[in-house]
Amino acid sequence: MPVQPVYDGEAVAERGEVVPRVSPGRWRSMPSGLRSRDVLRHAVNDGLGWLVRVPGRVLRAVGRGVVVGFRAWRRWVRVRDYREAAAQSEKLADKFVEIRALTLFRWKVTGAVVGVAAVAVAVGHLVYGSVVLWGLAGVVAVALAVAGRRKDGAPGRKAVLGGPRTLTWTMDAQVLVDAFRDAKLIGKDESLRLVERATRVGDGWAVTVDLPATRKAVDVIKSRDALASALAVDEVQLIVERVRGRGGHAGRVFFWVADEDPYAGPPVRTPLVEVERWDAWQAVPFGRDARGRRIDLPLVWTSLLVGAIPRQGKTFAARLAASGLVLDPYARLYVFDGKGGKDWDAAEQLAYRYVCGDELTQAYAVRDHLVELVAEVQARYARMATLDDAVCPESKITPAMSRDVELGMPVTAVIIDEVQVFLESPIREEVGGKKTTLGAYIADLLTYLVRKGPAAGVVVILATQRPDSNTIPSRLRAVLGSRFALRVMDWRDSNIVLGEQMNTRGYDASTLLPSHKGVGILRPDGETDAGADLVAMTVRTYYMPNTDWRVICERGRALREAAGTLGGHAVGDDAARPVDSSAVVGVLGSGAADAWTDEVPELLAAVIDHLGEELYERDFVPTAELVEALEVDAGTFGREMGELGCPPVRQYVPHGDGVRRVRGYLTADVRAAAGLADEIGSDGSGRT
Ligand SMILES: Nc1ncnc2c1ncn2[C@@H]1O[C@H](COP(=O)(O)OP(=O)(O)OP(=O)(O)O)[C@@H](O)[C@H]1O
Repeated sequence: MPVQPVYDGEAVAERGEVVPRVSPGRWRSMPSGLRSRDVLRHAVNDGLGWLVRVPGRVLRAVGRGVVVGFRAWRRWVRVRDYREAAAQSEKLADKFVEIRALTLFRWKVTGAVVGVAAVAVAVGHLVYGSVVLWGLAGVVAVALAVAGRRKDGAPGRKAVLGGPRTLTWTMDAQVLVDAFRDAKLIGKDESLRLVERATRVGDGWAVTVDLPATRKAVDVIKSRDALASALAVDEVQLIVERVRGRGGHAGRVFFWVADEDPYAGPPVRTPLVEVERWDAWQAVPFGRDARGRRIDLPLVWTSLLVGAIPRQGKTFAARLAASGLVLDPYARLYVFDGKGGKDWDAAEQLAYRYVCGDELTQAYAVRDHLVELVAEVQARYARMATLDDAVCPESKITPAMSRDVELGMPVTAVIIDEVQVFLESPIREEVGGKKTTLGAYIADLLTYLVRKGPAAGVVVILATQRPDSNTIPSRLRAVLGSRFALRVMDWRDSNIVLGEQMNTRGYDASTLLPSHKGVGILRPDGETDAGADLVAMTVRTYYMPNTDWRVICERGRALREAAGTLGGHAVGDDAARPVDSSAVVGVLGSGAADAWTDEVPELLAAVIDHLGEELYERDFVPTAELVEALEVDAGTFGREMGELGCPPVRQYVPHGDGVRRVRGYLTADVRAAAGLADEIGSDGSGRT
């Protein structure tokens, strides 16, 4: 049989020379992993995308050229420059005849040029045929396209950004550069350097860029809104992060653009429902970020403040944090619910201390339990000092110590929902011979627990629907480690929850959407892994409705029963432990001395007594009302109030069908004069 010649050889995978669209310098600086097929594929995609877009671009440029040309001709023929110069020197009337003559002349020139051109074209057409027409059309089109081309820095949005921009920028890096310029994040003559080309990550596109020298990644994060606008996506779709650590630097930004609203989908159920037990020392699964990454929240060693306007998922978030502790049989829970609903009643079966309601008796109960716990923290420190180094290497609780029932130092969580109910209580209280209010006393006890408690195994979780500066005193806020702000009313409230000036760093919880229940900005404690890399992040909490919460609490009780750790309220033992209250007052006094009220002047005390709860609810109280209620002389009252630091102000109050302007006092001034207010406005928050 005839056979084909047989060749001897070796297969060699030969790579064609890839000519990248990126410049050689940029190409060399790319990580080697990127100089791969992916890059070639992107380059081909880019090339094809560019080719497809060329005809449209040219047509648009010609269109713009026609407009530009027409406007230039109209300006010329109407002698606009001469006319404007004359108008400016107020000689328009004098020059009127001259301008008219010039206008007429230019019209004539236009007519002559058009006439000559038409004749020339007609003759050319007669002599050489239609090739002249085509040639001329080509030349004119090129001239118009050049005149109408997009120039850098031209005002208005780039036409190329119209339509589905999320995809456009992934194919054409120039669009990205334009977006950065539009958002004023880079200058007109500056450009970006792509560290990694746009790649598909989750349900969106991710890209890492290097900013020009001297431009900072933090500024991009700050101006996330402007960038989102330039890319025509909603802010919630755009995640901007600084690339830190290895491979990162102050000018390297990673950003990710979701295809659609990442929080629009159905909420994800908490994984803790499926878990038999949990270790309180492990971070609790808290939620997911926009990219769907799981965000865990460490609780031991830190504390948590959750703030939001009503119905945004505050209780849900606090319960999520609590559920990790519920499922650890060695953790002890103090649950105080200022709302008094059924949100927390499932926790009653396992709580060591449980208070539910907003009455005065409940506020006293909370106070007493906190005093007991402060004393316990002191006792724990004293005991730790006597322990062997092998058991307690530092003056800090360890996981083994917290699980040693004999030692009696379990991880203890104080969870207070609607904490403002207790913190705002204006009831007068005398502590260690000093006059204060019940609310201020509770704030001091909490401040001590948040500051000194973590090392002794105490975790404080506070939730409030009134995150204003009066509710959570700044001395307490300052020591709360982790913060979670769901939607709030304005940037001031957001800063109160998240920390000073967080809005200027690009984190403002008032911009979250009302429909995004359970979505908030989490600022984890600086000591956590997440905190080291990120200042804050937007998180959607896991969904844990009441039914799941009940299941978790029942499991928590069963675990405690099995471990023999059930105690306190859960077994019907609410008896207060004997406490050395003078020792408690001693430690509080040293920690928050500045917050204590000294003798409140009698006149102010009378005003405060008259106002009661309204001292915090009302902004303004008319002088007439106070004079009548306190039965004092108006003149003397006004003078004394002024001396006490309460100047009278005039405000409009409802009167009959309309309003009337009357003299009176701001309750904020009264509170400040009585030493009841904390440092109002310390974070830029305005007062009434
Ligand atoms: N992660 C979530 N995903 C989806 N929906 C949620 C999520 N968290 C909370 N919600 C919804 O938000 C509603 C309000 O939640 P929650 O009761 O926690 O609000 P709240 O801020 O505590 O309100 P209030 O101030 O009235 O107590 C819940 O009924 C729930 O349906």
